[in-house]
Amino acid sequence: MTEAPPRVLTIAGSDSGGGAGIQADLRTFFACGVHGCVALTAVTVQNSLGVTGVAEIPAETVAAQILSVAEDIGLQAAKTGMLASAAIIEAITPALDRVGIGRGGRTPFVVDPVSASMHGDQLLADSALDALRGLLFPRATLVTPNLDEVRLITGIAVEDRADQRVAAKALHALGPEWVLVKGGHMWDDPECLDLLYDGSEFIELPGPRYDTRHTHGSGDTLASSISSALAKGATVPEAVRFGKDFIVRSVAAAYPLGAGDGPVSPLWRLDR
Ligand SMILES: Nc1ncnc2c1ncn2[C@@H]1O[C@H](COP(=O)(O)OP(=O)(O)OP(=O)(O)O)[C@@H](O)[C@H]1O
Ligand SMILES: Cc1ncc(COP(=O)(O)O)c(N)n1
Repeated sequence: MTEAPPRVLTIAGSDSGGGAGIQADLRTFFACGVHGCVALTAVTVQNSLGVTGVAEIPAETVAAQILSVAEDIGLQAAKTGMLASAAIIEAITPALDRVGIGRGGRTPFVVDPVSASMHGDQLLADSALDALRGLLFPRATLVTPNLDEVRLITGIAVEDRADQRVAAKALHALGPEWVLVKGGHMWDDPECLDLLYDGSEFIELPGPRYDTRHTHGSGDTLASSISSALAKGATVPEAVRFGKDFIVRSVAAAYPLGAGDGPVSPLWRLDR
């Protein structure tokens, strides 16, 4: 009999178009050789043009999914994506603590504070920001905001690499062990520079900026590949370097889909 691979949980929403959300997470887990489990938070009605509807899963059902898989299957890492509401964040927090996910527990916890789709459709209620900051950030091994999320969470508008460092310090003060300020939305920068910070040292992760509109799901794919590496025992800097290489190759393999923005492709890894 073969031994089970490491297990990674995504706590996130479904994208009916298959480009982002749990669909991107599961493709990435598959490509990275880990077994993916899901605590579904919401069903979005979504295609390459945007989101036209959202149905939330009851908060207690989200928490129950976490307990169910953690207590039976066992988890080596967990990540969040779309969390939709304060009620869901408040319900999952005691479940995370009970099964040892996050700081103080055994299981590394990556918080991707998804607030909107790439088209600007809201995926997290404004009223959930306090719960995100106060309940999830202090439990996170790593938080991975994009620049819009940085502005929502800290009020800092990042325009250049100096601002990116100021924002990393402000985010770290909210309690996560590590912060990754993603640079994909620093549109004037010829590179996509992501910045990792642990409260003492800045680690720059430079990467190319491909001239493409097909980047749907890039944030989810990055956080899922980092989580997969953490589940296999990598340190945070090792996992983030792995994730950066993984996302660059996934953007390079992105394809058009529908009339709008196509998805990045984590499955580049299986073409070898
Ligand atoms: N055009 C691009 N070429 C190469 N890498 C990119 C590009 N756009 C984004 N990236 C990388 O993809 C990752 C996600 O970046 P971004 O800052 O866009 O986050 P995001 O907004 O959460 O992603 P998305 O909303 O598209 O899912 C980062 O590592 C970033 O550097
Ligand atoms: C269910 C779900 N989760 C996450 C995203 C963010 O992805 P993107 O910013 O690429 O639209 C999304 N659009 N939908």
